[in-house]
Amino acid sequence: MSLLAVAGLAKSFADRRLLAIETLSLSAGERYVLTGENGSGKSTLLRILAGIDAPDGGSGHFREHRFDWHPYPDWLRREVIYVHQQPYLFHTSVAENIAYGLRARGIEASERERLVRAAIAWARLGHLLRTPPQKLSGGERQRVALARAWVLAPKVLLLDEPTANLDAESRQQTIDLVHGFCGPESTAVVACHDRDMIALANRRRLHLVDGEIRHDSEAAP
Ligand SMILES: Nc1ncnc2c1ncn2[C@@H]1O[C@H](COP(=O)(O)OP(=O)(O)OP(=O)(O)O)[C@@H](O)[C@H]1O
Repeated sequence: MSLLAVAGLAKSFADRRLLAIETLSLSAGERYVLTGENGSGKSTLLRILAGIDAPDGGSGHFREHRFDWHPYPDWLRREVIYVHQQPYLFHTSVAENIAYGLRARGIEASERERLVRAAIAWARLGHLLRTPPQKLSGGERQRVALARAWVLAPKVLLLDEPTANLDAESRQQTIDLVHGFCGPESTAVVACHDRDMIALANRRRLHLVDGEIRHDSEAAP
């Protein structure tokens, strides 16, 4: 079943056409890797799908609900979450960072605490609760960002190169978390150059070339 689908998605910067995607459909229960050379537009595409940037043209459907980007609907922001390659963490605490989105959604305190505890356990962050967020390593920051997204149970998770610049152990921890993120009702797209991530079982390949998406078998090795 198509969860998020876009059609006629175009984006140019100055006179350079970056994206010209006829159709792209992300299905519930499927996971995707988004590949493409440096500068091919992977981040731009994810940011557009999450409503952080607007395309020059295009329309979308989330399930049967049509939307466009003028403005990107608030209800869709609850369903689609983008995690930056170098996530910004507030200078509060690990738990407060994870709770941030729940607080913004008006989740009451006891439920918030329950969900934050679950997210901390899921991302194995228990030993870092007293560490100031600005002192965390790159891999730990990425795990806090993943926990912050996981706790909101998005239907569409968009991850921008989550393993870039991580050492081998942090990379593996991140890959394991990403692997376990999605259920049958949701989907995830991971932009990456990481061969291990690309090779993960049950992941469909989307490859950006000349602004267009090539699927699985059409994608370069
Ligand atoms: N706001 C902007 N203004 C002008 N050019 C931009 C803007 N944002 C992105 N670009 C350009 O669009 C191109 C695609 O950038 P993008 O970050 O989406 O690529 P990418 O595939 O994610 O690259 P990488 O693999 O290196 O992270 C780049 O050439 C970039 O310089």
